[in-house]
Amino acid sequence: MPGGRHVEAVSDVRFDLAPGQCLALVGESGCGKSVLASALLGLLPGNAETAGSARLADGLDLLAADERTLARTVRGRRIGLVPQSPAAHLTPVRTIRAQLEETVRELAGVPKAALRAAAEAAAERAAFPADHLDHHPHQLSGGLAQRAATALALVGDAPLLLADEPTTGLDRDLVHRTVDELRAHTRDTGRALLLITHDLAAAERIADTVAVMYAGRIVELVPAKTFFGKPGPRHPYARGLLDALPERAFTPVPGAPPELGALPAGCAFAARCPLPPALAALAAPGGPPADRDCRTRLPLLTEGVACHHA
Ligand SMILES: Nc1ncnc2c1ncn2[C@@H]1O[C@H](COP(=O)(O)OP(=O)(O)OP(=O)(O)O)[C@@H](O)[C@H]1O
Ligand code: NI
Repeated sequence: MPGGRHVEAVSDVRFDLAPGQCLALVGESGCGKSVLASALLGLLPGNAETAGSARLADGLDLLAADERTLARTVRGRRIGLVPQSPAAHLTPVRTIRAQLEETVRELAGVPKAALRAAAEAAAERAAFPADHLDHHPHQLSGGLAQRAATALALVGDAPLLLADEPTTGLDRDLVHRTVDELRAHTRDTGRALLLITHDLAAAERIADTVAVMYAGRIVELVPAKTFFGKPGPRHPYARGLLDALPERAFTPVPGAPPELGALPAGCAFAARCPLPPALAALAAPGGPPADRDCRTRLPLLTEGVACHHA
C-alpha cells in the first residue's frame, strides 16, 4: 500500500471444493471475498503478496503459477469468472454479440459459420435477451451487464466457476434464474462453484457449504443444511448475519467491522459480539474476566468455527 503500509486482506483461509459442489462465501463488504477470488486468478494488483497454495484437481498451484500459465490455461478455461463489476470487465467499444462470439471462438473452438448461433445460445443460458445482443455495454442496465458477464463466464465450460456477486442488480426472479443456472451448470456436470455473495437467500438456494468471512478470515465453515437449518451456525457473527434477514429477526449486526490495518489483538469480532457481555456476567468473582480470551487470543478455525466460546 502507499506509504509502505501493509494490510492482510485475507489470512489463513483453507477450504476444499469438490466437483459438483457449491461453496458460498458470505460476509460483509470489505471482509476480503473479492481479494480471495482475485488471488486465485492471479488478478491482484502488482504490489500484493500471496503465500500458501491453492491447488486445482490436476495439481496446478494457482498461487505459484506464472502469468503466462494463468492467462493461457486458467482464466476462462480452468476457472470461469463472473466478475463483481461486470461493466468494468466488458469491452466498452464492442457489442455483447461480438464479445460473446469472440469468446465462443477462442474458448470453445466454434467454427465461424456456427458462431452466431453459439453466441446466442450462450446468451440464453444466462437469460441475456437476444434483442440486446447488438448493444454496447454502456447501453445496458446493471442487471443486463451482469447477465452478459455471466454468459461470458459460462462459455469456457471451466471445471471451476468463480462467481463474485453474480446477482447484484437483478430482481428476485432473475436472481433465482441466475443462481439456478449457475447451480445446474455445476452440479449436473460435476463442476465446482465458488459463489461469493451478500445474498444469503441465494446461498441457501444453491450452496452445499457456507464459509463465513469476517475481517479477512473464515470464521465458520459449515454444511449449508446446518447453517440454514437447525441448530444453525455456531459463530455469533454467522448467527448475526442470519438474524439480519428480513424473514428472520431483521436485526442488523450492530457496529462495523474493524479496519484491516488496525485489527485488535484477540478476536476481530469481539467489539461487536453479543457474547462477551453475557460472559462477563458469568465470570467468577475475583477470577479473570470470562471474555479475556476474546480480547487477547486470536481464535483459529477449529472444527468449523473460530470462536473461543462457540
Ligand atoms: N488494491 C487494494 N489495495 C489496498 N487494499 C485493498 C485493495 N483491494 C482491496 N483492498 C482491501 O481489502 C479488503 C477486502 O476487500 P474485498 O474487495 O475483498 O472485500 P469484499 O468482501 O469483496 O467486499 P464487497 O462485498 O464490498 O465486494 C478491503 O478492506 C479493501 O480495503
Ligand atoms: Ni467483493
